Amino acid sequence: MSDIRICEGQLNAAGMRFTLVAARFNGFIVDALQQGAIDALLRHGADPGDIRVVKVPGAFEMPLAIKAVAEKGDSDAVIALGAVIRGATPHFDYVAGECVKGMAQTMMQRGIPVAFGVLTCDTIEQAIERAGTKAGNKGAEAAVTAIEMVDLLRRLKAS
Ligand SMILES: Nc1c(NC[C@H](O)[C@H](O)[C@H](O)CO)[nH]c(=O)[nH]c1=O
Ligand SMILES: CC(=O)[C@@H](O)COP(=O)(O)O
Repeated sequence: MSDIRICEGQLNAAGMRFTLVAARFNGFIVDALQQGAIDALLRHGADPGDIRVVKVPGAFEMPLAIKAVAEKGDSDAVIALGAVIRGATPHFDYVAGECVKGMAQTMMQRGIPVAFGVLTCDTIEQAIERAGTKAGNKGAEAAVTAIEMVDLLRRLKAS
């Protein structure tokens, strides 16, 4: 047992640079996710000067902005914040599908952690529950994930 080495990320965000890419669509939900994410980063030791917020129109536009941030190379992680809420047509599937596909591609191609704080809900009530009420705040969860992944990648690189 003592030979087993465990490598896992710690949750100290000091010295890490973050970009939040946040959608304006369903802004009343996304603003709450953004507040949760920033609060989590600060409470884990991030410097406010190391946090940037990039606003985009909707979830469909997030992958392009995230790719641009990754290419710029001045962030250790991206935290994607949005809310896609199902309507009456298949539109939801196209917007949510392209959103997650695009950001996953950038994460894998550029090797930068992209935390998925994008709600994909059937109803507005489900979104409210996940934006700082009874089901927590998915923006805060995404921020903590980003911290852990930045630290993990650093440790893997150093090992
Ligand atoms: N319906 C939702 C959208 N739709 C807008 C698209 O994301 C996009 O901005 C538009 O089609 C122009 O290209 N966006 C969300 O973030 N959430 C939705 O529920
Ligand atoms: C997720 C969406 O794009 C949604 O707002 C679209 O609603 P609808 O399908 O009623 O046009």
